[in-house]
Amino acid sequence: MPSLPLSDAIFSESHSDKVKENKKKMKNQTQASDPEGSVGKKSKKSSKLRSTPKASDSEDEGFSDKKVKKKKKESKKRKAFETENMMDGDENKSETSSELVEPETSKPKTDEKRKKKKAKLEELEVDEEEVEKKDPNAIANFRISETLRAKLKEKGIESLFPIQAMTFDTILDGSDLVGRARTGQGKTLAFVLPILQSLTDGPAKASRKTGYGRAPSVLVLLPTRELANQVFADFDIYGRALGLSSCCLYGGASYQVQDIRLKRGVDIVIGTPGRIKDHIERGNIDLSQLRFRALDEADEMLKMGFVEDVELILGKVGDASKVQTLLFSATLPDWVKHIAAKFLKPDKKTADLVGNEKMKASTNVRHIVLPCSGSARSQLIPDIIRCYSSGGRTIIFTETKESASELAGLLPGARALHGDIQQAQREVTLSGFRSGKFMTLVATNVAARGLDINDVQLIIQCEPPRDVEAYIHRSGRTGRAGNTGVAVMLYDPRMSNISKIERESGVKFEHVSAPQPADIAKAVGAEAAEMITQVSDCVIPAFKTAAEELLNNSGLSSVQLLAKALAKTVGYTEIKKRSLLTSMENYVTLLLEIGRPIYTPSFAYGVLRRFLPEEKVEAVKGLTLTADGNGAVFDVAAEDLDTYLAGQENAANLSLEVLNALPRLQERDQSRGGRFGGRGGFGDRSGGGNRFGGRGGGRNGGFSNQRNNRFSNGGGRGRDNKGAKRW
Ligand SMILES: Nc1ncnc2c1ncn2[C@@H]1O[C@H](COP(=O)(O)OP(=O)(O)OP(=O)(O)O)[C@@H](O)[C@H]1O
Repeated sequence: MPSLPLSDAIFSESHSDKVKENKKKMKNQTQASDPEGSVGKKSKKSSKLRSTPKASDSEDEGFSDKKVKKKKKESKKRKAFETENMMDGDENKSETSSELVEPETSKPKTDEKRKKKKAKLEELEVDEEEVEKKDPNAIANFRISETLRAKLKEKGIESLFPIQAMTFDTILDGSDLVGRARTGQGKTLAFVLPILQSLTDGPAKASRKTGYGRAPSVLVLLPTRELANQVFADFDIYGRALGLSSCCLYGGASYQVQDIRLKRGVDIVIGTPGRIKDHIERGNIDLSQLRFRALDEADEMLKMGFVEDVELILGKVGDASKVQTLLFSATLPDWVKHIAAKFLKPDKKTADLVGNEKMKASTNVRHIVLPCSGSARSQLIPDIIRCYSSGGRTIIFTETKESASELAGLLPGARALHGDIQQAQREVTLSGFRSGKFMTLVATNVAARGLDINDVQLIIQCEPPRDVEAYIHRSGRTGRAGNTGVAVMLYDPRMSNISKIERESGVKFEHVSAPQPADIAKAVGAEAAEMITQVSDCVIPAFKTAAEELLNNSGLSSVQLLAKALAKTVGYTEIKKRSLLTSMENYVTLLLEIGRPIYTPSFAYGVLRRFLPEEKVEAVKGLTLTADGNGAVFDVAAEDLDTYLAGQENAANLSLEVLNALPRLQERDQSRGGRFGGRGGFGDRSGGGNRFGGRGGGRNGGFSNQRNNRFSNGGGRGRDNKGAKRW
């Protein structure tokens, strides 16, 4: 076993198990939905494939029930992955872009290629030929050496995912390539495999340098340290099998070890731009012999503030015409394609499995939005986890490092991951999360991109992110490689830009309210029942007498007693009601109507003042107008409800009603001067004359107050426009 750092060793193990599971799903899916192998054919053909119903379509009803079944059985076995999900779009088929020539498996072959392939196929076992016939994406159908094939098989990979199948031959045959596929669809191996094949048994073999002190043949740039480590693990596993060495260079780690590694010579260098640039400037890396350069999460790499580093690094290659450049991401805004044109050859190919199709985010994810004030978040999140995580891992995204740390401190068993945490600790945290030592990770955008962690069932975004790309990548940490998942985004109904994200990502959000006592009881009751049935029968004799005494003396039925025991088992001795609007505990949501339109919140406050004392008007939370303009909704403390309802009797022509479901609310345009144009925060705005979340930091000591130090410097690499590191 290679002497990997701890976290890498864990990557290798979990990777193997996970891939075995994924492989089965992909195989089913390929056979079920793509029997004729259209996946690998020209985009014209592939774009005909229609998007199938999303995970949410089949799980809308009784999600909590399903969750329980899932937990029992499905944690290891989820729905078959449907290829069409990746290439949906009858209506948009003409827009799905692919300049890419079809893969070798499906295009007419030249005689020479046929011969070559035949020779390779003869080496295969009979059953592999069978697989190959049935599955056009079977590894055996590609020019993958036996050693690499064996290693892939060992890791459970026998068939390529569509983006891999689509790009393999093109990369191996020497083209520059821009690749886009939705999150979790295997873009990493899409560049790892052809690069390794080319270096060891393909066109780049002849010019590859060998021996002590050799200059690298491959440079892979990634936006975060964690992601660099993850991609390094793939190169290390498969490259090592082929006799290629890789090293990973990122900030926060010792220069010394990296210097020695580079001095000895290495075939593949993977890293983050900052540290790679440092090594170049120190004269440690010679890029003159480079054959491949790959930019994973290309749009993030080319963001403001990074493009200079990337340009500097890429400019250090010897003869650019001899270097193949590959660029991958799930999101490739037009401006990236523009910049990318600088680095790629004019005859570059494009493999875009998203194209102009409406849905840009993962189709395997149930996308949910839930209204919640900043001050209610820390109370609400544990219940969201109970109701939606299916007992799997949860990643919670916050906008700032401070709020990540603070929230992690408030949630039992959660740990934080962000740029202010020392690199060594970041690695320990991530490996602990991967290995299941703890199940909830609270992270900034440092974990938004590329991270591939087994059994992440739930993503919670504490507030809508600044841009649609962040939404796509964050929600894409679940629902990977054919698995399903849930992404819940909390939002302040008054301040959110949900419509903007919905419009730009193509996601049709499912609107839900905070889990109510019945939902929670349903979710945790089954969990508790499961726990109780797992207790050994040997405890019965010891506790029997106490149980009988309880039954005889409590005045409760056995079912009532058992219900209490179940609640206690999972730590619920009291279930509080939550408001629909701000999700605050022990608050209720009211609708005010006056028989004519209410145009502004201040007008609504004026109406309230007509029949309520000032302190009751001031105590109203989150007042927001309804989308139809005919009402205003707001939260009041449950204990004061009677006062509010009684007050309306003093005023004519108005009604105040307790809501059971939230109507559509007006959204404030965020594009002008709001949070998305500047730095305003979400959460506690009480100081700014806004009543939403007016209780300040919430019951747990100010988690929602994020305005201070929002952009403090640290070890992360996210920057705002002024260059300060945000995450
Ligand atoms: N051919 C395959 N067969 C089975 N599993 C695979 C295959 N290719 C990739 N996987 C698995 O699929 C998962 C997702 O792959 P990967 O991380 O490369 O996705 P991605 O498209 O880069 O996602 P993101 O956009 O979020 O970075 C990984 O666990 C990987 O091991």
